[in-house]
Amino acid sequence: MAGMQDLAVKSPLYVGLLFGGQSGEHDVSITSARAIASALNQNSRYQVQPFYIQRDGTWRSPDISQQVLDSGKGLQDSELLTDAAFFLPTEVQTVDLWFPVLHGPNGEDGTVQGLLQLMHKPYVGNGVLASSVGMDKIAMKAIFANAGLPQVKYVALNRWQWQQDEQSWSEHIEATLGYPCFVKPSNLGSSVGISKVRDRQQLKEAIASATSYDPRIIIEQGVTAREIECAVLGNEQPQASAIGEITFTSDFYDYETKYTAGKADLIIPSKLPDNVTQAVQSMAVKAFQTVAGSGLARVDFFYVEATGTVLINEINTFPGFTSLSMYPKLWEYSGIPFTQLCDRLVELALEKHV
Ligand SMILES: Nc1ncnc2c1ncn2[C@@H]1O[C@H](COP(=O)(O)OP(=O)(O)OP(=O)(O)O)[C@@H](O)[C@H]1O
Ligand SMILES: C[C@@H](N)C(=O)O
Ligand SMILES: [Mg+2]
Ligand SMILES: [Mg+2]
Repeated sequence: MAGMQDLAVKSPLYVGLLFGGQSGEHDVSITSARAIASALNQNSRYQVQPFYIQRDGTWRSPDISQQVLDSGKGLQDSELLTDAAFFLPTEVQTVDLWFPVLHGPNGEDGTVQGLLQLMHKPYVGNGVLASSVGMDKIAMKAIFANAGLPQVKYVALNRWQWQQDEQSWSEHIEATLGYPCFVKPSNLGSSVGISKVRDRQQLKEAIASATSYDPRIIIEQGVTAREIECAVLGNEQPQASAIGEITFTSDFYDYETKYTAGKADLIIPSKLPDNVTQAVQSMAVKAFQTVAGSGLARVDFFYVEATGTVLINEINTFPGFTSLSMYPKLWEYSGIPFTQLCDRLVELALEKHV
């Protein structure tokens, strides 16, 4: 096995690109991975070995995975491997460094990071702790509160608690948060399973929807605010990018608005007072360090213009890399084009692993 010093100069460097995965963000991962594969392929030192993870968790070999990357779509039912036994394709042995391009549970939440850690190979991005804490909104909010990061009011509960006493929980949510409020699965992203609710009936429907994705859910007070995002890059000395604002005409920044061209405008840099920009950047770095981040993250905020308040919404430990995504656009504006960004993430993975 090559040592880490060797990997810094090894050519070709076999980069295992992991994508797809067992979450509601499977399709987003395919789109992110296509963009990253195409950037990595521009560097002659890298030999990209794609591994597509089916929705049931089965890993596919590089030849089939390349077909998924080329088509941009998951496999047809007839092409799926349906053997329930977990196995890794033999080509895994040749990988020098992993690039997990996975969003959501069973990919961005520390599970895959734990597997890669046990393989003793460097991997891009966040480790087990940052990934798991960043993915679970209930754990994330507790740790942010402990760090003094301001957030919206929220109520956390699980499916069993809700089923025991829907009436009392509904009254508690209404008294504590009021309407509108947002109901979210604790572990997910891309707005999958999130609803904005305005009355008791919608609350019940929204909780039924969110608990179908995750038994842990969170209900947040709805704020009227501008939506601001900041990218973070680095290991022990993380840097914040310029900040971006998202505007849209839909009710909130839902899945369709995120991934349909023309439905949202990304304003980079956002036009905010300097003190607000600086507050967002320093909170983004603080959030990253609070979860023990490494490599990258995108931190999402609400700016409540009426009161001049900045609230942290969440951290995403593997943010979207699609052509519509904020993370690569923020770095592009901040002086790091997409291909260099991918190189930098590889360097950071090697640096962390030494
Ligand atoms: N408390 C809130 N008040 C107002 N709007 C909210 C609130 N929570 C969420 N939203 C709306 O829902 C969107 C998605 O929320 P959030 O970022 O928490 O979800 P997510 O699934 O983790 O998304 P992603 O990972 O893709 O950024 C926000 O960008 C915003 O438009
Ligand atoms: C991929 C999606 N969860 C994002 O944060 O961009
Ligand atoms: Mg998120
Ligand atoms: Mg978000």
